[in-house]
Amino acid sequence: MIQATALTKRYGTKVAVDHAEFTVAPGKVTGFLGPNGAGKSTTMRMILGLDRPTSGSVTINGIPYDKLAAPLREVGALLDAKAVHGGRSAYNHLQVLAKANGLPRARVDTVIDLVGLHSVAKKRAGGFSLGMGQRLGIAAALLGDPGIVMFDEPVNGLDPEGILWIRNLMKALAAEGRTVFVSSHLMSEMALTADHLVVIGLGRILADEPMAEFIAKNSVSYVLVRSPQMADLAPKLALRGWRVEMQGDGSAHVYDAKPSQIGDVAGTEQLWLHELTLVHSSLEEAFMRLTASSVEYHAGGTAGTGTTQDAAKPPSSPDAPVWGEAAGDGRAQPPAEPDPSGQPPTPYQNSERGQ
Ligand SMILES: Nc1ncnc2c1ncn2[C@@H]1O[C@H](COP(=O)(O)OP(=O)(O)OP(=O)(O)O)[C@@H](O)[C@H]1O
Repeated sequence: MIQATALTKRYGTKVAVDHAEFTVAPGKVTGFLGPNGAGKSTTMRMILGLDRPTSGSVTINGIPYDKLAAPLREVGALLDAKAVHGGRSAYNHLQVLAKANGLPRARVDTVIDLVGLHSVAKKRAGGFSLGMGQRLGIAAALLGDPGIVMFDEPVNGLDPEGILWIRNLMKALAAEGRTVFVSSHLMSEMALTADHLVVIGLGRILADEPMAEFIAKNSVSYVLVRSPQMADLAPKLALRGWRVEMQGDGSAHVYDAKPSQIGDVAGTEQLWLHELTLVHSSLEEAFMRLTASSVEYHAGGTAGTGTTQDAAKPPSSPDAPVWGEAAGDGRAQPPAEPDPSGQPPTPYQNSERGQ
């Protein structure tokens, strides 16, 4: 188990990690998710004793890393796959590591087989592809048969086969009861791998919860509605208690309603519908919303100042007029979609057929 308590790291005036509190439990894959510069690597370095916290603490099974009697037997990490002596063979590299850490020589063969490097184990590691280098780094991390493994962005630059391999390996390690902590800036990758999520933004922990809870809390769906009579339709939908957000192109996003319910209202009111589409926002969007105010550098601008509560709102333009209770009254009226014929359409007619 890894436990961070008020963990803080400052570089001069820069706060890289800000009072982070989280626990990484055994038997599952915990994803450590955050945009670039969020503080993931700094946190991982502090867990491994490579960086000293400015304040707060982080422990491995209750003990700070530098106090562990046999660190490689407790925690294995892949931080930088290129940190290998390029002139040595993979086999020699692992042997040197095993010897230096008092680990049995037989572990070298075991981990080489485990990561599938058997056929190239005697070749110079300097000539390895990125994927082979990652496998060697993982072999080194597993050399001490540790109960805790940490991977910093392990799938970066890997081909689909390599990504799948690492994903399955992490799941298998967790299934053996190990603590698996893996960082990524890709929500889509984490959604496929992690059971639990710790989300960090600008050094602060924004979420620490099971993946299923994160998905339930953050996946937003709405119905995209297009109608040439939106000015009439929107208030009718809002009257049902559904949140109706007008979009710049005259369409509306309707929350809390099913397409069939919206269709029924339009039918009852004899109003035309041109589109009813159920839209699910992706987890990637949920993650972007959650961290939107904590991205260090935005393309074409600086970081926003919003709160994480803002991030929980459904995706929409901040200026979008909203119909319904939440909007209050006196908001802008939704524009009607222009009718090319200039005539009000007759309900239930199919405009495509020009009737
Ligand atoms: N040695 C250092 N000196 C000064 N600032 C640093 C140092 N290391 C990291 N930082 C800063 O601390 C912040 C967190 O960096 P960190 O590398 O931990 O983020 P990260 O989430 O791992 O990002 P990435 O996904 O880009 O690797 C960034 O603003 C970074 O510029």
